[in-house]
Amino acid sequence: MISPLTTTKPVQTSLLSVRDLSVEFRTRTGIVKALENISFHISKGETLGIVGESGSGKSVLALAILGILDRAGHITNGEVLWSQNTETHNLLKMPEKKLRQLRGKELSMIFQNPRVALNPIRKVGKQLVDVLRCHSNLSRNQLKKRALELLASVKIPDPQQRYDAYPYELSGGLCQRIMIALALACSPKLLIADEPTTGLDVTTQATVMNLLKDLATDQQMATVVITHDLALASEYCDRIIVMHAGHIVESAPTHPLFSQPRHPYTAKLIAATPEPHKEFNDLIPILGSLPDLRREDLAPCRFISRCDRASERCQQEALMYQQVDEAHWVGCWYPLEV
Ligand SMILES: Nc1ncnc2c1ncn2[C@@H]1O[C@H](COP(=O)(O)OP(=O)(O)OP(=O)(O)O)[C@@H](O)[C@H]1O
Repeated sequence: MISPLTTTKPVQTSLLSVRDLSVEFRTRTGIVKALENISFHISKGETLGIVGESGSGKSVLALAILGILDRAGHITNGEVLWSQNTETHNLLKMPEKKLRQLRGKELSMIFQNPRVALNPIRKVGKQLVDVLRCHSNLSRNQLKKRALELLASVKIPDPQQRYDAYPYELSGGLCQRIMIALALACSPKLLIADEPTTGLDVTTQATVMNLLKDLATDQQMATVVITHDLALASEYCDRIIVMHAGHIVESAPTHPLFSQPRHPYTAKLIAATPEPHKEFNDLIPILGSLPDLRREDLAPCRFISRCDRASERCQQEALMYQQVDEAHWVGCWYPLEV
């Protein structure tokens, strides 16, 4: 795939630049080509949404960036450039020890399932103190004070009492907030939030997302929000990347992406998304399913079998990104007209 998204922004002005990243999983039933030539960047203070249906590669992308793919996963191509002050490092080439220091302090992640991500046999307050101790020189008293402040900052009621709770004693929503407090403990420069509000009620969802947005503004924290909730992405993100079957198919600032989607898949995703003014019958399901990523004969465009605009060219020629407007790119030979 030819991807000019790699050159949309100079590395120096981005905090993170992912370039032509490809990931495969070697499994007993074949090689899963989970990501192919993924390129994007994110700047300080920016909130970037990554959307796409289940299996499109959103979580694998986050794990690959942080260097925590599981053993079956292999990065077969690309670089992940991290720029701080005037220095740029490829995280994929960074020694594990240095990368571990960076994770948690500068780069942080909120995982999809907080109950799995938290240590079930350690009190949540202690888990916060552990993270703070790793990355700061605070005294014992200061560590506890900071942990309590963090619990309060994510709106945990009665932080003093919750400090001594084990994860199983807390609701899913509270565990999610503990995860967020852990991820934010060291004021990271980049937060990757994978489905940060899954399982939360609507009010708590808004609290969590507003909190993340405030931190992005106040501390210039860059945030990648991974979600299949388009409504949430449209409300909180500055820019959106749409993924389908391991490819980026469209990338644009939020407003143009939703008002003038140019990739047929983006348009279908939007048409399938519930909105307050839409009746249930107005929603149009996306027909077909993601292709089997183990197939050796995957077409250059992985949306081809679900697309009503596809032609021979989509089957034969390498997928080309087209710039359809400023900062608006689409990976399609036949983008939708405006
Ligand atoms: N450990 C693994 N072994 C084999 N294939 C894997 C592994 N992890 C992920 N994959 C494959 O990689 C592809 C992308 O998966 P990923 O979990 O990133 O999707 P996702 O968009 O995050 O989905 P969801 O929204 O459901 O979390 C899928 O085809 C998945 O089956």
